[in-house]
Amino acid sequence: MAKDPVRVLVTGAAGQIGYALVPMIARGIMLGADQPVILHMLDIPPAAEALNGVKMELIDAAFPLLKGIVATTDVAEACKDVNIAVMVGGFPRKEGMERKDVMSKNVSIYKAQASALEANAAKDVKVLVVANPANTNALILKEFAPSIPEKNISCLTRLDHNRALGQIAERLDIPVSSVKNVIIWGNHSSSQYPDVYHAVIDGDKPVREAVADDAWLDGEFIKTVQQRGAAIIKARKLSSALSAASSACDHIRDWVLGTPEGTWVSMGVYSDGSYNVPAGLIYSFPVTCSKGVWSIVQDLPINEFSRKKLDATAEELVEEKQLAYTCINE
Ligand SMILES: NC(=O)C1=CN([C@@H]2O[C@H](COP(=O)(O)OP(=O)(O)OC[C@H]3O[C@@H](n4cnc5c(N)ncnc54)[C@H](O)[C@@H]3O)[C@@H](O)[C@H]2O)C=CC1
Ligand SMILES: O=C([O-])CC(=O)C(=O)O
Repeated sequence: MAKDPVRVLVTGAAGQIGYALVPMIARGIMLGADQPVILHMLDIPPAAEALNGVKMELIDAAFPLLKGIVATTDVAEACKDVNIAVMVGGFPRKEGMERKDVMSKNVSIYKAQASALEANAAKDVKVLVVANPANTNALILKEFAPSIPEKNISCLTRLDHNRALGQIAERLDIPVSSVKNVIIWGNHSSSQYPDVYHAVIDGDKPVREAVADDAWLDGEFIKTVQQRGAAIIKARKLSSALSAASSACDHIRDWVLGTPEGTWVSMGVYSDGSYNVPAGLIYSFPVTCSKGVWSIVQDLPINEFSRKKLDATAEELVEEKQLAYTCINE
């Protein structure tokens, strides 16, 4: 029997990530090739015409799984009964900016949209925040939508996770599918810690052994992943879009349909104090997912090198949280 359609909201749908993401969702890349979807697309009034153009193209592409389109500039209408919300709407950073430089513009959007989701979305809506500063926007959304369970609010660090897999695969000249269990700890910012101490290739060979170059792994590799967003902006004069859209699909797909046996992924989720990360932050952890629920992978040994890096990125998130509240109260 055909499945009932799932309603998926994409905010900022007329923007560049939106333009890459909505066809992926309509093709079944996010939720599976047998899962019909109804796309809800939100943008702001100045982008209404462009949003309508995206809607026209979705119609023209005749996606068999796409059972309906809501394209609107009304946030309440956009959020109505949605089961999944991918929050991309906001202002991207430009060359020379840090992600927190877009804080003042974006946190106020996330406060307002929290209320709209709380009032209109399905009670078990799963939320993924993509817009930067992603962790702090997600935290603000959580705080201003208290009836949405905290387990249902997350932010995107899967792009960083995929970037780390990609760098290891390039270095070893192996397919990216042979590498797994890297970890992105902390903030989706240049303070994030891409950790390969537990990563393996071909099922069980430690990445550290395969790479056999600790100086590279502890230096250039970490820096490359931390700075990859800036490198893309420098090259394209625009921030990452196709890789962000694809990683957002990976994030939701694994969350809803489950992670493969023996594999974890990185998600920005509400800290419960695991690994001595302060509770009350949205922090990227290694997680496994089953039946629509994520769980933080527990008891991985953390050495002194890693501990310092986990703490430094947590400190930045504490500062961002304070800054976000200053912006909101101004
Ligand atoms: N977490 C991650 O890994 C990544 C996050 N990003 C972030 O994603 C966000 C979107 O990036 P792009 O699509 O490249 O930007 P973009 O500027 O091309 O598109 C953003 C869209 O959001 C819309 N928008 C602005 N305010 C809105 C509001 N209040 N409600 C609904 N829509 C609104 C804009 O009109 C625009 O169409 C940026 O904040 C960017 O920094 C980008 C890449 C990766
Ligand atoms: O760097 C940016 O501003 C966009 C982004 O978050 C990324 O590509 O990781």
